[in-house]
Parts: sequence; structure tokens; C-alpha cells
Amino acid sequence: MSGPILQLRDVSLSFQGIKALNALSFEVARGEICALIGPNGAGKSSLLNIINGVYRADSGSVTFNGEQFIRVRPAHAAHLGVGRTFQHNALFRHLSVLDNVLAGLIRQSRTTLLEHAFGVGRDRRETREFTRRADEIIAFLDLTRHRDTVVATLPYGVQKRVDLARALVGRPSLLLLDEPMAGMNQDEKHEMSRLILEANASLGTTIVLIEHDMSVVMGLSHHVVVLDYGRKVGDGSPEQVRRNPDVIAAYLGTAH
Ligand SMILES: Nc1ncnc2c1ncn2[C@@H]1O[C@H](COP(=O)(O)OP(=O)(O)OP(=O)(O)O)[C@@H](O)[C@H]1O
Repeated sequence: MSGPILQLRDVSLSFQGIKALNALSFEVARGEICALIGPNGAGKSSLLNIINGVYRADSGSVTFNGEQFIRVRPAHAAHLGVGRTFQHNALFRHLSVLDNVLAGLIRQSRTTLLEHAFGVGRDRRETREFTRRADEIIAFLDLTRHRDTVVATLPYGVQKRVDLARALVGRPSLLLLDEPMAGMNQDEKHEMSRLILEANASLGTTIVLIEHDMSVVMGLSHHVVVLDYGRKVGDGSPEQVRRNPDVIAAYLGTAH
């Protein structure tokens, strides 16, 4: 399919009179890594929540892969090919890495409750196929040695990789990452950047990510959109955005 993978047109959202997003429009090209930046409270997470159906925009429209919606249920967004990670990872801490990654495939299950209860027919075939897919993504993200380890015992940077594996296993065409490097040290950020670039290059996944660390943003993204008080104040290549005086005033000048 040609054309942008994602288009937002005049999207607005308010919470009790506070405009979190104010007539926001931008496009994400197929295959790019697009960073959303802006000060705290600028509306970045709200925007991701609209794209994957957690929130409903008050007005405007979102077009994903040619399908336009104002409200999409999260399950339908996942079905259309939108994957997501959250700012505070929502892993099953007491389950293994493999089980957490398999959880990313639950929505694609076609097994009936009865087949699942007796472990027969489609259930057995599906389990084999899902495990194969999970192992593939576990290897892709360098997690094979942790495959059977309980997530809670793993270092934080590795847990964030498990979160990425769970989001990637369903092979979304658009992956939304909410602060994938939050709380990481420089080495972990470097490793996570490498994996995001690799997922983008080898799996062809379009990525929209929220990130505060400007050196990460500049090194990773093809395209940067800058928000401030729910409005777009910059939109272009990392270089264009870095030189935009409105952006410097709104964001880069702000202590973070
Ligand atoms: N569920 C909610 N209920 C009420 N207000 C909300 C809710 N979610 C977001 N807001 C408000 O909407 C505005 C935008 O918040 P949002 O979390 O989208 O910003 P952000 O750019 O992601 O911030 P941060 O960088 O701190 O995560 C803020 O004023 C916030 O307080």
C-alpha cells in the first residue's frame, strides 16, 4: 500500500476543560521512525492513546493504512496492525520471558475454549506455531538465554526488551513506543536504540516513539514531531527541528 501509514487531521482532546491536544495534524510515512517530543504534559501519551484506541478524540480523524476512524477499540487497533508498549511496562512479572512474549499473541488465537481446555486440534497446532514465532522474536532481541527466566528477576533494561518483544511478536505494521528508554543507563539506551533500528530495518516496522533524551531522538529518528500544550510546534527532520526557533523556545530551552 502506498501513501502515509498514519494521518492525523485536526485531532483534539480535552480533559475537564484542559486541552490535551489542540487541532493536531501530521503524517507518518510508511517505514519511518518518528519521534514525538515535547515538555511534560504536552500531549504525547494522549496522542498514542488515541491512535491505539485507548482514548477517543473529541474531534478530527485518524487514518491508519487507509482506514479512517475517530474511535477504534484497542483490540481492533491491534487487529489492524497497531502494536504498543507503555511507559511503565505492563509485563506479567511472575511469568517467564516466553510466556510474556506469547501473551502478545493472545489476540491472534483462533482456538475455541473447548479445544484449549483439552489441548487438542487447533490448540496443539497453534501452540506450536505461536511458540515458534515467540522464539523467533526472542532470538531477534537477544533474549534467548533469558527465555525461561521469570521476568521479575531480570535487570530493568532486559525487562524493557521483553516488553518490546511482546509488542513485536504480533508483527504490527505500526509500533507505538511510550518512552522505551525511560530509566535506562547510557549502555542500555544504546542497546535499545540498536534494537529499535534493527526492528525498523529488518522487520519493516514503522515506529512512533516518545522520547525525552534528545541525543537518542537525534540519532534514531527519521522524522520528529514536536508538541507543546497540545499543539504542534515543529515537524520535520531531526536537523530541521533542532534549528526551529519555536522548538528551541518551547522545548529545548526547557530544563527537563
Ligand atoms: N486521563 C487523564 N485525565 C485527566 N487529564 C489527563 C489525562 N491524561 C492526560 N491528561 C492531561 O492531558 C495533558 C497532556 O498529558 P499527556 O500525558 O498526554 O502529556 P505527555 O506529553 O505525555 O506528558 P509526559 O511527558 O509527562 O508523559 C496534561 O495536562 C495531563 O494532565
